Amino acid sequence: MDEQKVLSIKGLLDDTPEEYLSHKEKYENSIRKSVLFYKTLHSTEDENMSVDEKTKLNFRNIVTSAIFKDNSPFMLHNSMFIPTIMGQGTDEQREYWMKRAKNMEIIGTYAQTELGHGTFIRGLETQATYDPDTEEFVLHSPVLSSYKWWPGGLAHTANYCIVMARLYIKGKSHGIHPFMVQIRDEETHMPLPGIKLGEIGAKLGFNTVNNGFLGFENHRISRDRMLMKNAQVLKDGTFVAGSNSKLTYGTMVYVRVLIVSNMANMLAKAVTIALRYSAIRRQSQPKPDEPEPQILDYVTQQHKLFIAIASSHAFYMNAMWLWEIYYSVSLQLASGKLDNLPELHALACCLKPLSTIDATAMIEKCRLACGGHGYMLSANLAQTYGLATAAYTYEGENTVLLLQAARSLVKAWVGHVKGRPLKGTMAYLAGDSTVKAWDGSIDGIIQSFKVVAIRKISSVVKILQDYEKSGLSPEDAWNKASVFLTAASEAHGRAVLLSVYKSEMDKRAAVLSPPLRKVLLQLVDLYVTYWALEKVGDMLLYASITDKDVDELQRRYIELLAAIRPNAVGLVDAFDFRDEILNSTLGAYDGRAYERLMEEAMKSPLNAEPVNQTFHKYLKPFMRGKL
Ligand SMILES: CCCCCCCCCCCCCCCCCCCCCCC/C=C/C(=O)SCCNC(=O)CCNC(=O)[C@H](O)C(C)(C)COP(=O)(O)OP(=O)(O)OC[C@H]1O[C@@H](n2cnc3c(N)ncnc32)[C@H](O)[C@@H]1OP(=O)(O)O
Ligand SMILES: Cc1cc2nc3c(=O)[nH]c(=O)nc-3n(C[C@H](O)[C@H](O)[C@H](O)COP(=O)(O)OP(=O)(O)OC[C@H]3O[C@@H](n4cnc5c(N)ncnc54)[C@H](O)[C@@H]3O)c2cc1C
Repeated sequence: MDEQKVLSIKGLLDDTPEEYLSHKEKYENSIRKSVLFYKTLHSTEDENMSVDEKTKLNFRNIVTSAIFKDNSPFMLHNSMFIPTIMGQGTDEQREYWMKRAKNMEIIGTYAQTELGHGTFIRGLETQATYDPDTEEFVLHSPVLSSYKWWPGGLAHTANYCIVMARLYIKGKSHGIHPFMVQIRDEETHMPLPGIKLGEIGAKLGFNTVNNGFLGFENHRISRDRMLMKNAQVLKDGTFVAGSNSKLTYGTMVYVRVLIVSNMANMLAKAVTIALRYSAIRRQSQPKPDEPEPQILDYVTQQHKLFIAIASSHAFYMNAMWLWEIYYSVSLQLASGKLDNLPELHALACCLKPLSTIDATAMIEKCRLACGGHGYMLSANLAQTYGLATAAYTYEGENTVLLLQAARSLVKAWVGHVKGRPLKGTMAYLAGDSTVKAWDGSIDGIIQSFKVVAIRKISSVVKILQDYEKSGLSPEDAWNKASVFLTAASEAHGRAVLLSVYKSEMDKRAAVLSPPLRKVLLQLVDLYVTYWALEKVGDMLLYASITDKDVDELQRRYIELLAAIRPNAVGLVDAFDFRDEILNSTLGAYDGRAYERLMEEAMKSPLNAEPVNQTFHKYLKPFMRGKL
């Protein structure tokens, strides 16, 4: 991606900081920038692209989308509307709609969530009733809770959307299916008859994504608007079910994988800002006869920040590994082979939650590590947090996804106990779960995390079985044990994150120069040691760690912080974010944070005049006792 070319577009970068625009102006400015930006960077994801090219494109989209502090109203067009056409459309539908979507002749979004339902897809209430007489579907929102609510770009930007609606034929429900629906006139952009559209209001973040609501009043669409790759409705109303009803959930799996890469990127941005600021900020005087040190030399500051560098690397390595699995399973699905879909779903249900939980917490820690200036919107840390924390919720709320992963883990464990072979990323569950003595090597610690996962999964299965033996229904037993089901999923996800990071780095180590290999493997060591200390309770319980071992781990951790310190600034510079993309007074490459803070302060509309008009209107009479 030629960032220089993109960033040189006149008007792309904001003269007036977005913070001082109205809600409406922020949206209008973001549309202006998105159009400018798309014209230059009009790129398409071609089916023949290699995995690497596709992943780069995703990264390119992510990086380029970073230029919008609060993201673009086009975001859903690229990240869900197009992927749904690709994944759910017949060849003919793909041919027609992909051309229009890629050329931006139409702008789309993905409308699944409703006011009353987000998590529970099978509870969605928007109706698509087939009328065989006219060969049309009648879309209807029967109650307020059935209004689509949240889709990005839906309010004023998109003129088409994928609507996930409950299909009815002759009064019988056939589940949730995707429908291509035009919602606005292509010339006037007015909402079409029987369609109510609007914006859902100001949010913690994403305030330029134009999240909207959509209600239908018996709105008719032709039969060919149902995306029919996975299930069909024939002209006479015959329903032809797909091989697996969950294939309609395919776009969500794609985005969950995309989110893992996006968390790598978001965290890299935040730690670049915080670490560069920590290199120029001097504060306090621990040694009376020496100048104030860089705050980066405080070990507590290193503890706050270095794990964020390592975590961004870990998420990136896991994301690249997961993309390979995603594309491989997608090819298998295309030939009707479904066996590896459950594992992909379970992996995405672990790595999306863990990457968003960790990234959200670490981005906030980056903000806090910058003291007062981290609290400035011009630092762009609060907005980065707002974007990251949204991913905790969207594309599958984290608790719900961890419980989905637990379903797969419980099934795998019960099968294993009955003698069924385990495969893929769950094969380790068949391993030895007793740790005779603590092994503090990187591989030894990773093995301990696998033992923790085995022990947590096996113990929560025992709890489930005991509840059911006591007479509880499976559903009640599941709910009762759900806190420890999510803990078991987290333990599995942690073991995957650690082992994939290590193995992917080992694969790459051979081609790295010795100095670079040394630094990157120090990050792996830091990541593994950090999490062993974070999860020391689990290590004590399941991995035979002793207090002496913990003492050694703590000393190793401190030494690793010291070893990484000389390369810390180089490591964030290597993320290679241009100042315009960091968009931060604290993180600019030249380190002129104070000057930039002042420059941005002077852009405040309040600084246009020395005395604000409220002095004479309110303050002066008030202070003179005249109010
Ligand atoms: C080129 C440059 C252009 C520049 C243009 C200008 C600007 C730049 C803009 C560019 C941006 C590009 C990208 C930016 C990157 C940002 C990162 C991405 C951001 C994307 C934003 C997204 C915004 C948000 C969107 C949404 O939130 S969409 C809605 C999401 N909703 C959900 O996820 C709902 C969650 N709920 C569920 O998934 C389901 O309800 C459930 C799984 C929880 C339960 O389902 P269900 O009830 O049906 O199932 P059961 O529990 O009964 O049974 C479960 C069994 O089913 C299997 N299962 C479940 N799900 C799946 C699945 N998905 N796949 C396979 N199998 C599945 C389970 O395994 C169970 O099986 P079992 O019975 O055998 O155990
Ligand atoms: C910034 C943002 C952008 C979004 N963009 C889109 C979009 O473009 N298109 C779209 O369709 N949607 C979008 N969404 C909606 C998003 O997909 C939903 O918010 C998400 O799926 C969560 O569903 P919910 O809001 O109904 O939360 P709920 O499911 O109501 O969650 C509330 C609480 O209930 C708990 N809970 C729910 N079910 C269970 C269960 N079975 N077991 C245990 N606990 C449970 C959850 O863990 C959570 O703590 C967006 C949301 C956000 C925040």
